[in-house]
Amino acid sequence: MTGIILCGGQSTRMGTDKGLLKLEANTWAQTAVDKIAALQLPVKISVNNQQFADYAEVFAKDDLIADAASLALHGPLLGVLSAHLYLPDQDLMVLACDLPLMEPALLKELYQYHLDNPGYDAYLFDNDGEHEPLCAIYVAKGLLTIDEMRQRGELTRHSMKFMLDHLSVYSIPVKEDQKQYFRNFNAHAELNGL
Ligand SMILES: Nc1nc2c(ncn2[C@@H]2O[C@H](COP(=O)(O)OP(=O)(O)OP(=O)(O)O)[C@@H](O)[C@H]2O)c(=O)[nH]1
Repeated sequence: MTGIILCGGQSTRMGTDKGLLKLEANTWAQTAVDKIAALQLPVKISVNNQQFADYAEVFAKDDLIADAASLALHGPLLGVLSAHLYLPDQDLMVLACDLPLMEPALLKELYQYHLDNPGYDAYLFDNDGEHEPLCAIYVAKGLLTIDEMRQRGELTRHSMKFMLDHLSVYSIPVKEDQKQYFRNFNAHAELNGL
């Protein structure tokens, strides 16, 4: 398994690259890398082509995966499928950079659920009936299924939710006191008190 930190997209609402924002001494991207690396997994950072040079100043180029424009997709799904094309045999533990409060213990729990319950295409937290697609494990065979759909022109919506509708999902309920870890930050006004 390889960790994939999603840092691509436009950060339109934040107005500045979210992965390069700092939480204490580290960028959000680095903070996310460290949390997955603590599970002894290799980690790559998913960026778009415009970001590549900036990220290459901070991370090793070999650790970056650029979005594959040829996929003609957009959003997180583009990052995830680009990572799958780059690492086709790997199961992916995906973590969005804009979940800076994600708790390492929860990632460990996610990893363990996957080890203990093999056979599903994806392992996701269920937060009050909604899956959390950007802190999840996607198994290589499920990603292959989705990429084959893409090749057949069947990805009629470019959303993670659409992808999940076509995968077998193992759901892990989020406990009340764990909800805080899934807080997603998209705009500067939300950063107060972080
Ligand atoms: N690699 C990659 N990651 C993406 C892409 N779009 C979004 N992401 C990542 O997916 C997560 C959720 O992104 P969003 O908040 O929905 O979109 P965004 O582009 O970051 O921000 P907005 O422009 O404000 O919507 C973040 O971690 C983004 O870095 C993309 O096209 N490619």
